[in-house]
Amino acid sequence: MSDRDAGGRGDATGEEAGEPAADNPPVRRVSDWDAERLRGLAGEHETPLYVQDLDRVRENCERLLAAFPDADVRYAVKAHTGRAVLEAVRDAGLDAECASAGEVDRALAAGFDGSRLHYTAVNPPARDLDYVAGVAEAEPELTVTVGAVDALDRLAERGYDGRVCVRVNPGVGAGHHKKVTTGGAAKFGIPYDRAAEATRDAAGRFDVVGLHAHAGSGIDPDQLDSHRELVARMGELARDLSEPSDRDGDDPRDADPIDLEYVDVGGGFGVPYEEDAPALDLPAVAEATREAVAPLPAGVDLAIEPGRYVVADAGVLLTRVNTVKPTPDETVVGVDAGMTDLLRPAMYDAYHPIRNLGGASGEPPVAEREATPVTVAGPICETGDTLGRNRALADPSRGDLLAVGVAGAYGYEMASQYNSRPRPAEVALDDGRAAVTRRRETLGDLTTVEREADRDRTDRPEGDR
Ligand SMILES: Cc1ncc(COP(=O)(O)O)c(C=O)c1O
Ligand SMILES: N[C@@H](CCCC[NH3+])C(=O)O
Repeated sequence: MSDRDAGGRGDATGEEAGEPAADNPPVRRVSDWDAERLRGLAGEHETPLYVQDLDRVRENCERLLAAFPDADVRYAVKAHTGRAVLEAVRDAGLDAECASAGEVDRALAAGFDGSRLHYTAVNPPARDLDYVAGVAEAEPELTVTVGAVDALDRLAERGYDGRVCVRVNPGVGAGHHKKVTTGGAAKFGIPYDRAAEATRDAAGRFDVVGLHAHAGSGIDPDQLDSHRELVARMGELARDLSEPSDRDGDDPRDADPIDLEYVDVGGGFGVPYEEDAPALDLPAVAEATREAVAPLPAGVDLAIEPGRYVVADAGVLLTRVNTVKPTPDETVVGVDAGMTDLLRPAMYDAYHPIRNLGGASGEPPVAEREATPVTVAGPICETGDTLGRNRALADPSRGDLLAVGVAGAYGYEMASQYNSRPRPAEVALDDGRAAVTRRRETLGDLTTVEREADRDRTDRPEGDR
């Protein structure tokens, strides 16, 4: 559905499909960031501080569009919902895939119109369905992706009879951790062997425009077989549905082929977190995807919905060393960012590269320091609150600035206020210029909703409290 030219992508990237320009490398490492610049930003805005480079976001969009020139590319908004990022992605010509009413709301505010909005409803709360059904009245081109018959019924109850995409559980999954492997997880999608029937049923009530499946998040090069298998299954299902059904029954609709617009094979394209890990060969993945899905019925497009790939290596988290504690087992480097700022290491044992940018007063430049194995730990009262273990960092000292790399996806998004810690600030770089895109939360922000509730409570007569 994207109108990429209208979206601002302009003419093509000037490259052959699948061949990134030399100045658009497939990965940006934490060592590639300008240390001086990052030290300056941390000095000005304090830490913890996320820095998100919009130019890099644009490059990642371009690389995806070049590798998949014939596909609809939808950005999975959940990876980074910041307004500036959404606007950059919109201008690059991608659609928006949204996981909640809140994400739809953000995408609308960032200028995505209904034709570029895809709401993926997973056990959707009533409030979300009410909201989206309301949006669809004004934006009938919006598509709702649904992975359960109950959700279809609940949409119909709200008078929704618009565009629907059926989410299928392909029975095959992939991802960097079992907690993010969605294909095969019963929670997601209609089981593959029931999907054709459910789709034909849905076509009697809605405008069924697509099929959808998503293997999981963080698919790395050695999981491509699972990706291929998922894609092949989806191609097969699309071919099946484009044929008239041979179901028994009197309902004449049974005989109709389903007029699909697209097969969405999800996102999940991994990025390398370790400094020396290879980047995904995106053109090769695109080629394998096209081959596995083929032949798609005439008029049916391929769609993908990457999140991490768009934003991950465009972001770093800056944090300041406040403690250096040698112990008999290890040296602990205490910093002011923790699992409330970047949850991934605590939640998935995820690896993020960490670089010492130096800056401690009276200490030599980091290039002159010896590498020391340390554990980097945050301020949260949880043993799991570490950003990295056994990391060889240029001998850290109190006052040094650390850059935690590849933090642009699922970083700020998963931040919390646990331990009553205000969420960090974020600065975006746009054509080299820096601007605050999320202000640092204050202690006052921590109690806003509580104070409002308190006012209500104390306004009530004593007997009602
Ligand atoms: C339905 C759906 N689409 C797209 C994505 C984006 O995944 P990723 O950020 O790994 O590309 C996700 C997250 O796993 C998802 O659940
Ligand atoms: N939050 C996960 C990705 C999950 C994507 C949503 N299905 C991560 O940080 O890796």
